[in-house]
Amino acid sequence: MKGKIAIPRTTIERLPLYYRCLAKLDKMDIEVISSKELGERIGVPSTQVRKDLSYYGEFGRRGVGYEVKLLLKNLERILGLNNHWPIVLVGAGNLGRALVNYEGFRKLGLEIKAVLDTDLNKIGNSISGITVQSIKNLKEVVEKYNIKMGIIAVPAASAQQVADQLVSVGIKAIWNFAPTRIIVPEDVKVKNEDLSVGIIGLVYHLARNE
Ligand SMILES: NC(=O)c1ccc[n+]([C@@H]2O[C@H](COP(=O)([O-])OP(=O)(O)OC[C@H]3O[C@@H](n4cnc5c(N)ncnc54)[C@H](O)[C@@H]3O)[C@@H](O)[C@H]2O)c1
Repeated sequence: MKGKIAIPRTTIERLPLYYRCLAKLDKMDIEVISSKELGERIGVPSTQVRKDLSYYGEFGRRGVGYEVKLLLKNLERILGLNNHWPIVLVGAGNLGRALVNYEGFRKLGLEIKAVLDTDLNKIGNSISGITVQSIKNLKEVVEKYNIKMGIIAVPAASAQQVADQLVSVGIKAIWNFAPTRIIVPEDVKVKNEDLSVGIIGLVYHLARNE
């Protein structure tokens, strides 16, 4: 990666799209892809593909394109997917259970190591082999598994409190599913997953076309 060049946020946001697309091509035994074709698959012009990838190195060959396996490996490294990332999930409700049951995370090196809740009726229950523990064990599990990432799957009213607890034990990345903004220190990255915002965008589209 080039030293001090600021990489645009939009480029960083496209990296997972390139990654997913290349993983698919690799599965189909496609060995080489041009920037034009890659761009078409993720919906950007070939010039943008070349620009995006050039921030991280010289991966393509002029007139040939990109070697799928090689670029995939590099993107895996750039995205940190070649590492193992243990995760703590807070909130063993409907969404929490669905996330624990989702197999796709493992393929990305992500593993939910602990599920925590405050509800005594849920503590001790098992979800896909993981025993729900009390939120009181947060510090202990984070230290035990060296966890840096947390998922918030609690109601909005509890989200800030849970975020504060996660931050206090050294969590640096939070995936927040509660439909509310949470405030964290600058060195903590938050990704808000607000499904209702997504669907409102679709409804707006329908309403405008009526
Ligand atoms: N269910 C969905 O499909 C869905 C989709 C998108 C977003 N969400 C959001 O995700 C969150 C969870 O939704 P859900 O449907 O799983 O709710 P839920 O009520 O089924 O589960 C929430 C869980 O959080 C626990 N909890 C509450 N306060 C806590 C605290 N301070 N510490 C630890 N645990 C605590 C509760 O005991 C409960 O087990 C909500 O904010 C919801 O708006 C849900």
